[in-house]
Amino acid sequence: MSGPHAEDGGADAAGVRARGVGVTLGERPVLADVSLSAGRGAWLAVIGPNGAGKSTLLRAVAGLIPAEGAVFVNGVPVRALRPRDRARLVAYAPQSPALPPDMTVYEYALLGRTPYIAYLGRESARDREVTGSVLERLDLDAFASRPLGHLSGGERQRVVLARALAQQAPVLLLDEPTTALDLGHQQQVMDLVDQLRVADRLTVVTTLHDLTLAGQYADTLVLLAGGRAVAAGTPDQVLTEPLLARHFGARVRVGPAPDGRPLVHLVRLGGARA
Ligand SMILES: Nc1ncnc2c1ncn2[C@@H]1O[C@H](COP(=O)(O)OP(=O)(O)OP(=O)(O)O)[C@@H](O)[C@H]1O
Repeated sequence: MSGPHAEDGGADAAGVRARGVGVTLGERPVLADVSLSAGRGAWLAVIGPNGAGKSTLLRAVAGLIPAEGAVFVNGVPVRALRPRDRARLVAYAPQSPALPPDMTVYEYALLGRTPYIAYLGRESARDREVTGSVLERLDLDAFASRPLGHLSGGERQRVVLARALAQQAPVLLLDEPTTALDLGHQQQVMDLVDQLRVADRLTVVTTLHDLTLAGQYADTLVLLAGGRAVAAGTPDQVLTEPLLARHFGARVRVGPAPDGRPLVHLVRLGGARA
C-alpha cells in the first residue's frame, strides 16, 4: 500500500516494521528502543519473561497505544490509519479480552467483519460465509449459538481467534493464542494460522510463552527482557541455554527436534527423584 504517509510504498514495505519503539504506561517506561521486522509470509514470535513488555509491544504494533519511534504496516504509519482502515490491515487478538456474556459465539466472530460492513448496514452473504468457515475450522461450529458466558477458557480463546481470523487482514497479531488450549487445540490453532500464513502470505506476529512452540512455528524470535530486545534471530540463535538461563532465570536443556528445530526442556531443580 502507498499513500501520502507511506514509508516507501514498495513491495518491500509489506508486513510490519517497527523502529525504536518506546512506551510509557502511567509513569513507568515499559518498552524502550525495540525494533522488529516481519515481511509478507513471515512468522515472528515475541518471547520473554512475565512483565517483559510483550503484550505492550503487540498493542503498540497494532496502533492501539501511543508509542515513541515508528511502526509501519505495509509501509504506512499504523497510528495514521483510521480505525476502519487499520482493521482491514491488522487483526489483533488480545490475550484475554472482556467478552459480553450474552453475545453468541457467532455474533462475536461476525464482529471481525465490521470493517467490511457499511455504517448502519447489514452483513453480506460473504461475511456470513467467512465467519461460518472460520468457526468450522476452529471446531466452534457446534457452539455458534452459545452465549459467550457459557464457554470454557479454551473455547473463549478460540472464539477470540475466530474473530481475528474473520477479519481477513494481511497482518495477524496474536497475544498468547494457545495458553488456555489443550494439546490438540494448540496444534490445531498453530497449524491453522500457519496454513493461512502460507496460503495468503500473511504476516504473523505472536507472543508465546511456550518456547518450543515458538521455535517450531516462527522463523524469527525476538527476546524481550525488562522492556528491551535483548536477542533476535532464528530459533537456534535465540533459544540457547545461556540466554534462557540469563533472562528467564530457568535451568533448561535445549536439543534438536526431529525436524532440527530446538526443543526446550525444563531441568528439574533439587537433585534426583526420591
Ligand atoms: N497500565 C499500566 N500502567 C503501568 N504499568 C503497566 C500497565 N500495564 C502494564 N504495565 C506494566 O508493564 C510491564 C509490561 O507489561 P506486559 O503486559 O506488556 O508484559 P508481558 O511481557 O506481556 O507479561 P506476561 O508474560 O506476564 O503476560 C509490566 O511490568 C506491567 O506491570
